[in-house]
Amino acid sequence: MQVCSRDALSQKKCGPCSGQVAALDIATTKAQLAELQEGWYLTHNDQRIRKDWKVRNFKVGMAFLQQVGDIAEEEGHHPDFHLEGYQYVAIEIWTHSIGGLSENDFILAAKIDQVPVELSKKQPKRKVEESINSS
Ligand SMILES: C[C@H](O)[C@H](O)[C@H]1CNC2=NC(N)=NC(=O)C2=N1
Repeated sequence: MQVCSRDALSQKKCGPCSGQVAALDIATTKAQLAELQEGWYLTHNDQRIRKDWKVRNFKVGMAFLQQVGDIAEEEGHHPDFHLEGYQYVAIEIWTHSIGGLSENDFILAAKIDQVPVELSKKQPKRKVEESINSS
């Protein structure tokens, strides 16, 4: 796979996720990750990408996830959603059929980055994930 800019990614369409879709190697994964907006990181043994947000309130979080859900349906590629502690949102993406990352995951991430979301004025000093676990 060719590494794409975030603009190019956001204009692509997710292809069908059969077992045939190619898993990205770690070098391509890291290069592609660097093209996304800030905040995405690798998790689950480098087999998923995840981003965390502390949003203004619960309704903002729900509305954001609804918009992302609409995009996911359109793309036929579906992320895992988390909304915890009423304002901590996280999204995890991977390609289930290969148990790892494919270009589809980055296409979806680039599209998610284009959805506006109102963040909390009080951002956690530590990573959002750590804040949830300790509160
Ligand atoms: C037939 C259809 O394309 C597949 O079942 C899709 C649906 N959504 C999916 N979403 C994600 N994230 N990974 C998949 O492998 C996947 N497979």
